[in-house]
Amino acid sequence: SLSLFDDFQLKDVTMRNRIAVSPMCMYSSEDGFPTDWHLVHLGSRAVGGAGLVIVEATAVSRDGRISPADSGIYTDDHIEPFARIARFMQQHGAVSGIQIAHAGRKASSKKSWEGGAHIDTSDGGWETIAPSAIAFGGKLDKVPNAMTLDDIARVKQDFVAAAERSLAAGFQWLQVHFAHGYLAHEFYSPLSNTRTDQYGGSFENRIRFMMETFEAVREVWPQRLPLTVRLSVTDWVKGGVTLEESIELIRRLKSAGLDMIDVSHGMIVPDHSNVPAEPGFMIPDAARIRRDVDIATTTSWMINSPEQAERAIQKEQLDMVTLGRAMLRDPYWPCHAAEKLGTAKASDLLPIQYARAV
Ligand SMILES: NC(=O)C1=CN(Cc2ccccc2)CCC1
Repeated sequence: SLSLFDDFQLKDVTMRNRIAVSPMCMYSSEDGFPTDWHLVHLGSRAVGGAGLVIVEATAVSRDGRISPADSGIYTDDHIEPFARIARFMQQHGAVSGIQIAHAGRKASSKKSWEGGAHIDTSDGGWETIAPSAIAFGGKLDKVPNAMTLDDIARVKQDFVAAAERSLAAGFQWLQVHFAHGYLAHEFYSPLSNTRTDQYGGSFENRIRFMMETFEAVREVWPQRLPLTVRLSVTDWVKGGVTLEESIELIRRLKSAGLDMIDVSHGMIVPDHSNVPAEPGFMIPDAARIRRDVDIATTTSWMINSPEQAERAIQKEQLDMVTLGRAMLRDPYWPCHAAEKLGTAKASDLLPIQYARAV
């Protein structure tokens, strides 16, 4: 049976194991530019043995950033700083990935450790856009401007340009952010989208922005490289998106050329007290999607132990595990997992400079 430390090939890209570092916001950029922090943060997780390292949610436009400190790839000047990071990760055996994103009505907010509230336009914040003029709520109470058809066309083009820049920077793996209550999810969910034009109302209309954006990105992203999507498959709320709807959406994305789905959830409303919070709680839904749609599948959320990860791969619930906080705590998680499971050698994962260490 499959194992965590088996190779994983998707299109022309082969990962040395089935362990990915989740895209995690660092809120450490100035005008979108990655810094030494990003080189060390991401580089060390490539050195630590991950099969794939995905750069955090990187904004497709200045106003699409969650916070003023978000990374961005909205100008050609961003390409080389990211290229340096992609090169380093690949030189140390990891596949280099990047997630491109637009924050929608959650944009113009403070860093998470500064409370995450909206920033007033008088305080360096900016006007936000979304499918409808409905605020997220809580401390993100800014009412966004409902997008015109011109706005929609511009943002789709911003995603295409961001994909082209990601390719130019040398990334091998692209993830489009359709989850976590950001712009694309705001079109998908009836809780945030009350439009009466062709982008709102019916399921077809609510997925239109995602389908058009995905198809446009697929056009410019080479067929030989993996193109993936992170999707909130359920809103956990009555009247929100459901797993059944999401399975149909993923089927259509697969027909449009989706190579892998990264199954996430929620964040379209401020309250998540009803969300189950036990280890690996998204794995069963991910396994159902993998089977029903027959598509390469990964998920994250409270996957912490090597045994738990190994079991999800062996039972063919997932093709790859995506680790977030576990990787923040331990960049060498893959090496430590190899030692604990005994199914791979840390010395095969570590760079030659560290070979004498194990
Ligand atoms: N860009 C994203 O998708 C983000 C997801 N977050 C939710 C989250 C917070 C903590 C733990 C897991 C997920 C945090 C803010 C940025």
